[in-house]
Amino acid sequence: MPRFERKRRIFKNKDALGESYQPDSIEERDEEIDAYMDALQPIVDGWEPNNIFIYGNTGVGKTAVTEYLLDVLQDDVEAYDDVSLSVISVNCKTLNSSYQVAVELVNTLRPTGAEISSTGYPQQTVFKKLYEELEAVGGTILIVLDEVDSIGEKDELLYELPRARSNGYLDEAKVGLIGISNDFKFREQLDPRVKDTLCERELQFPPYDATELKNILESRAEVAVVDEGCESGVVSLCAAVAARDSGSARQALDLLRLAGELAETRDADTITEAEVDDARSKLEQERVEEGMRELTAHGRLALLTVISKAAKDETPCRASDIYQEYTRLCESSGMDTLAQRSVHNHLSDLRMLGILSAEENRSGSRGNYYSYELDVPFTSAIDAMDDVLRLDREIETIREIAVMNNVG
Ligand SMILES: Nc1ncnc2c1ncn2[C@@H]1O[C@H](COP(=O)(O)OP(=O)(O)OP(=O)(O)O)[C@@H](O)[C@H]1O
Repeated sequence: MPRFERKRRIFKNKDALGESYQPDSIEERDEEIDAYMDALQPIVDGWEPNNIFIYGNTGVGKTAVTEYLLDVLQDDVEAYDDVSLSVISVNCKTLNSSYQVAVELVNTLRPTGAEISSTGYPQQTVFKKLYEELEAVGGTILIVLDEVDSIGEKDELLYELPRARSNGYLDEAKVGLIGISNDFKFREQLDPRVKDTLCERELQFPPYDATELKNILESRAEVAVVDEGCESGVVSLCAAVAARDSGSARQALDLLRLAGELAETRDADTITEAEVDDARSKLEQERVEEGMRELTAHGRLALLTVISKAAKDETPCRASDIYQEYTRLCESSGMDTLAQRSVHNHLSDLRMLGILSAEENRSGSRGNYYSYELDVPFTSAIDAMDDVLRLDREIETIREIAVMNNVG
């Protein structure tokens, strides 16, 4: 019978590369930390807290810096008897309105068994219950709303909560909101009155460059990977790949973790650049597959068409040429064709998903047009197609053409 055996040749603490790990130190964010501390200073001084809005792309440390600083703040205010600070954090990802966020806050504050149901009350009743709970806690209360953009247009809570004290709903409690978002449009679309209050202090977190990511990864690898567990160049490569693509520390950490797992499966003692390359292809393929799950059958066919063009070394290519190829593929797979305009819309969607890139060409009298090409490696794209399309013969032909043209 097969038996389990502990390996641990590569990792000494793999969890340190995971999402739930809270690092002891934050690298490369000194300026943002200074500005954040400045925005939090009134709490230490015993005044009403500012409302703070943090925004920036995914994986740039918004949550990590917030958690880190709020821990430090909670420790430091203990020195002042007249400050009692409570922090309530809620991730709004699955909460799509002020009502749902308010219910979640009430239930976070109430003891188990005393929660309220998530439907059936008028909104103002839930807000009232929230004020009661906040009053019962008293003192300074910071409410962190991560992924606050999920609240959508029903954002009354973001308007009402910061005004609850001046409107006489709160007396004992001084509430400050910290909203975190990676959706730049959300901030622009906010009602001006909400924007004025929620964005009282705004902090933008820019993407990391390769040097910054290298430092973040190095200090994390010290905790996560055994000594000599990474060949030289591995950390720099993970950092460079993530910097070029997204500037996200999460992407860099995911890459290192997956590379380590691949090395472990191969019974190796060190992670090499080869594992990083393989991990990168695998993550890219996952991204394409994830994007493709959202697509309709015709969306997938539109993508297969661009893949077919890429195999012939004919990308970037114009939407009109893609359409011709698309009709050919539809015929051979027995599907009805969509109008050119609809296929164009599918190409735009694929671009939004980061699977295609487009370049605008200016052609004088004939107007401007876009040329499309794959924005992910050819192999990742066609491998993902294998899993979701039942066009085995076509896909096989495209693979053969790609080999002939040295594409891939
Ligand atoms: N400056 C940093 N120093 C150390 N670790 C960091 C730093 N920035 C990010 N990380 C790590 O990178 C990962 C992603 O960071 P975080 O969750 O804070 O990103 P985010 O900006 O909140 O992203 P999202 O918008 O997707 O929630 C976490 O594991 C975090 O610990």
